[in-house]
Amino acid sequence: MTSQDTASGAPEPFGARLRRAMDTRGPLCVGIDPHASLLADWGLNDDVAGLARFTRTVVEALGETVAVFKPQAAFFERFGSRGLAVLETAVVEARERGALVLMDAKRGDIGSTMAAYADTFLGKDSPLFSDALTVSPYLGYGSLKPAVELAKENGCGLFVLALTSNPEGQEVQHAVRADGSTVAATMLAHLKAENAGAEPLGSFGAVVGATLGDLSAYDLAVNGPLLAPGIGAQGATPADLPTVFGDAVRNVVPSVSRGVLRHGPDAAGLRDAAARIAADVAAAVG
Ligand SMILES: O=C(O)c1cc(=O)[nH]c(=O)n1[C@@H]1O[C@H](COP(=O)(O)O)[C@@H](O)[C@H]1O
Repeated sequence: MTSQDTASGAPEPFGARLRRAMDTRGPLCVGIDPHASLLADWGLNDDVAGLARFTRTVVEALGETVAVFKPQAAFFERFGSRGLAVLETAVVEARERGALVLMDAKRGDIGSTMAAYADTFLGKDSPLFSDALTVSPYLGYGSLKPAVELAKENGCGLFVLALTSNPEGQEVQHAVRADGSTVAATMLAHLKAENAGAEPLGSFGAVVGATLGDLSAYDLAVNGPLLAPGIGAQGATPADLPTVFGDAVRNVVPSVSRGVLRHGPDAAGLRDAAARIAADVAAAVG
């Protein structure tokens, strides 16, 4: 029996594992985004060795304290198969340190292809097996079904793009459907249905940018986690969270990448930055 299995043999759902991690470690998610410019700032080459050094430093510095790591797959994929090997190692080592791994790969495709993406990131025997995956529902929420099913089977979660932190997202997400609801509200409604009855927290989360201001027009009570990127480099602060999320703030997983990573390569610098942001989140969220 692995630490992820319940007494019945069924894997413990991601939502329950995430809630526990948030309660014990605090809700902060640190993104692992090895931008070329960050590698240069850290005195590393923009090559596979630099990527590996950067990633290992972050995982070793924060793996015992943050609830969630969110490696951004793009920064590993740009180095091809050797970059993916670095990502595979990072996933295993982060999980060994007790952090949950949310793979930020933003996959989305027709259902039959989505099944292969799900196998890649949520398949028990995959070298990239992660606790959760970001997915795009813009081929229709139903196209995500294979990923939803595999996530349930393996105790994993999904984070569905609903209201993204970038201003360009509005032309799609704020579009009004024939029934009068916005596209984003429709995605949130799907998630609410998916998580109905789950305790203490559903496994199917929404991505909702911390940059977006008052979102009281949206029903964010989806009984699932709300990943909130945009803090730090994109201008949002922890103090914005109550305004953006209202009563749903308890389920928010604030996510910061460059705002922490720019304090490396010194491990103490990374730890201090993450601790400062975590304290600001705790003060804001209460
Ligand atoms: O899914 C995401 O994580 C995501 C969604 C979104 O709406 N906005 C957004 O910035 N992200 C990701 O969050 C990270 C933000 O990085 P920083 O701006 O450096 O904190 C990047 O990896 C983005 O790809």
